[in-house]
Amino acid sequence: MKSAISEISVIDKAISLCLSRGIPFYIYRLPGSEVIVFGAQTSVFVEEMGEIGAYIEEKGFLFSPFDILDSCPVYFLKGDYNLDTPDLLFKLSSIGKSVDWPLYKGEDITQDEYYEQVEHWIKLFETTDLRKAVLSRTRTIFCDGEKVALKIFDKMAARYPQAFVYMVYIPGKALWAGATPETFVRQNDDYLEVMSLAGTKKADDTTSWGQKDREEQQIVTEYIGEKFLSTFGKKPCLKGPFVRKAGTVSHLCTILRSEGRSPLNIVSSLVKELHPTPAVGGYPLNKAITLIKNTEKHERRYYAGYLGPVYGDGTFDLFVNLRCMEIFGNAVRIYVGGGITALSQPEAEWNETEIKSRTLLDVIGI
Ligand SMILES: C=C(O[C@@H]1C=C(C(=O)O)C=C[C@H]1O)C(=O)O
Repeated sequence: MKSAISEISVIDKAISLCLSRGIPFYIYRLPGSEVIVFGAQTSVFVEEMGEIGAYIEEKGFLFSPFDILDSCPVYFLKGDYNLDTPDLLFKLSSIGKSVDWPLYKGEDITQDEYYEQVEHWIKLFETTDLRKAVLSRTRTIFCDGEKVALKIFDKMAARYPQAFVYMVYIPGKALWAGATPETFVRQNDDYLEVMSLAGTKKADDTTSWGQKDREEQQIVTEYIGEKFLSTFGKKPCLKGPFVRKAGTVSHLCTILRSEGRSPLNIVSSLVKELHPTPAVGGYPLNKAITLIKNTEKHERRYYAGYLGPVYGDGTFDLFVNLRCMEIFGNAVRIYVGGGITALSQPEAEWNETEIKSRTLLDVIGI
């Protein structure tokens, strides 16, 4: 199932076969690891599921949207074939059948429209109890999506060693790839961990962190801390805030931990309670989500949802789907956002989303 980077050509061939033969697959590399994990599902039918409780003791790859809709269900992929499967490439070439690549037709909002949205939000934050909401936009590049899909994983893996790098394919429904810096929830034998990641600067900006970024970070950390307290009945151990570099940008980051292995019912309710955190939603959460839905012209789909491997024994590594893109036959569509508060400036916010989108534009070669 696992492979060293040196086996990359087998992986490239496996990806190519899956894409051309409509075989569902996932491929990922955990932050700080050299190991690439690939799994392909022998059946073209990918399980659609509701709640984390249903799959936390299964083995596979979870792909969950920002908002569960008929067009965006929670998917759970099984790795029936993996890099330990004898004659993997031969086996992949004897299953599946070709599926048409969906084509993309929509358009992105303009810079002026984005400025109007931010200005409208700033006024609301000055006059209501809303403190923060995360505004996102899309950036579409019309190009040969298949070509990008065949190259992007290796490039992201090489360039972003500290990111969770992935690609996931549900034939005819979704082909996504990304390099996210943000852990959602991880559980191993020793601890359960959640990350608060908010506040952004250009990676080479050496000035000190401003009030807006420090406040945003504090809102997210406090919110996650409260969810820990209400779910576990105790406060988490905190590490941070410290600076976490993520390719073209740096973020403020705090790690919240509960030591020891947590019972699965508590873990599933924490996961359910925590999505979406104010890092991708806002605060107060429900009002922020309503504002986002009334403002953004695109569906977020799997952007700002969560994804990652679930190991079948109650341990898992889930990440927030950021610095990600959806790949179509004729285009790639990058999703980027940032937290807006009363202290925001439209131009600075626009620039932040531009720099974040460079994470993927740089590896696509644009
Ligand atoms: C929303 C995104 O990133 C989130 C927003 C951040 C911010 O506003 O400073 C920082 C990290 C992420 O939690 C994104 O990358 O699209």
